Amino acid sequence: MNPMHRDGWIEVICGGMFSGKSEELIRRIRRARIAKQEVMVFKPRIDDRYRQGAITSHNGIHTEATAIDHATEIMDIVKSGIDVVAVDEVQFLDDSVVEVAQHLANRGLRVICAGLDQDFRGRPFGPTPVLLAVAEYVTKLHAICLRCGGAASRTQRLIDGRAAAEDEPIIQVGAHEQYEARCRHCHEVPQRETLPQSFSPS
Ligand SMILES: Nc1ncnc2c1ncn2[C@@H]1O[C@H](COP(=O)(O)OP(=O)(O)O)[C@@H](O)[C@H]1O
Ligand SMILES: Cc1cn([C@H]2C[C@H](O)[C@@H](COP(=O)(O)O)O2)c(=O)[nH]c1=O
Ligand SMILES: [Zn+2]
Repeated sequence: MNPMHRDGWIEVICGGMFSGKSEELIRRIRRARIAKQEVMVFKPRIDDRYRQGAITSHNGIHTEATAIDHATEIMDIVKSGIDVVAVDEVQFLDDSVVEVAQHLANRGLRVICAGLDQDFRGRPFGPTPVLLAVAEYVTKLHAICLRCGGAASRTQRLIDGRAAAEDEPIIQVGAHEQYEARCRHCHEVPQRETLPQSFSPS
């Protein structure tokens, strides 16, 4: 190894829902373990779609993970001897995940974060955009737009099959029953007043 080369960096895997972020994260975890590296995997407890103790992709592949409420818990749990820290659904964590990732990378660990870069409105989501700025390596994945078959960079939220209004809460855990992959051109975010009257919640 080049004596000038030092370990420790941040990788971010981002994109819309169904773009393959969890699959890619699980692939990198598996390869790190094949290389006999010690890997710890975390996910926010709020994501209760599948098993609490695992990250699971939309096509069912999974790996064990520790559920956390706050990013600082990672610092308490990661002891010496760990080579790689992986975090899925990073958009749900508090902003301190940026400092945690920076600290671990400065200590020589490989930190891999996967998460949504945009919310259902197409706006930057949680700490992901800042992680993208400080990361050494960024992978942006695309799903298939369910309207036109193009490259989907966004996530459409649907309520009773119709586009959700922009003032809906940002956090809403769910999968294909509430969300679908869309490209920029097919993605819709109606203002509340442009929705039919019957669709506004009473
Ligand atoms: N519109 C879509 N485009 C691409 N893959 C999709 C789509 N809908 C469902 N999938 C499935 O989702 C899988 C990716 O799931 P996952 O890794 O959990 O994505 P993400 O973590 O980005 O939401 C794909 O391999 C495919 O089987
Ligand atoms: C767009 C959007 C998504 N969510 C939620 C829905 C899912 O529980 C996760 C994303 O999971 P995935 O592994 O990327 O498929 O985030 C949300 O709360 N708010 C949103 O705007
Ligand atoms: Zn489209």
